[in-house]
Amino acid sequence: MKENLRQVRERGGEGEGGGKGVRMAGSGSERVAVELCKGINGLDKVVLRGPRGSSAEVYLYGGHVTSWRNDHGEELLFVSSKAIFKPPKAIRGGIPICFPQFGSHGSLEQHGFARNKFWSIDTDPPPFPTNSKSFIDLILKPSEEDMQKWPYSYEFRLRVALGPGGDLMLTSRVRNTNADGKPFTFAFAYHTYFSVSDISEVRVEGLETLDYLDNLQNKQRFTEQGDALTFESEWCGIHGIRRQRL
Ligand SMILES: O=P(O)(O)OC[C@H]1O[C@@H](O)[C@H](O)[C@@H](O)[C@@H]1O
Repeated sequence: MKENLRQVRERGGEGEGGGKGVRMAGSGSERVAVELCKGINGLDKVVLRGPRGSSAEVYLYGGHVTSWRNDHGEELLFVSSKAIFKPPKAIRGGIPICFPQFGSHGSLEQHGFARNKFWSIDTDPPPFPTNSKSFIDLILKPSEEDMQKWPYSYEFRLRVALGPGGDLMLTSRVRNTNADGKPFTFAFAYHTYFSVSDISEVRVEGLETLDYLDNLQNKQRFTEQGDALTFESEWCGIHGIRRQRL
């Protein structure tokens, strides 16, 4: 990727979206694997393209994935038609990154501040193997102003990768960079909005026995009993909250 990013900057190949890009090695189709271009309201976005037609879009604002299409070009994520791509408002839909707080469980703004920050492209990420040519490494570090609100120093690295089969992989690494090694706790979530054609067909499995907070019942705590969660009416809950100390 370091090589790819250097090429983006120095060679400046022109991609399908008119942005700076990197052509896939050995590909006759001239699809650009990683392209930095302008999105809605001129915000910087990175377009990832897989070898067989899949793609993903990541806005540097929020480190926010706003599109994931499979090899048939079908969109798998939902973004509201009312979404405002205008900082400091978070983008409504896609995959918001909630950090360092989830929801209103803390003193910060709803879902923390990471989704309201401009992330940078990480030009020198620590080694992290991948089998994909189509990926981008982003990084978020606190500004002095941020540290007034949340007094911890960290590096949040996010890799967004599109696998050869069109699978989307997000990997987050949070490093404590406090000079005195002072530990901190945080909450973190990918708050993914999936595009669903028929909600009555949806089942979420693997939650059995986990405790959850039911947001529509004053955040009361219940234990999931069934082997699958299905949706007959509005549902809003949080399963299996865990805390990590760094
Ligand atoms: O509206 P926001 O801040 O983007 O949050 C999205 C949703 O996040 C969920 O965690 C909340 O329970 C919902 O009430 C909320 O609508």
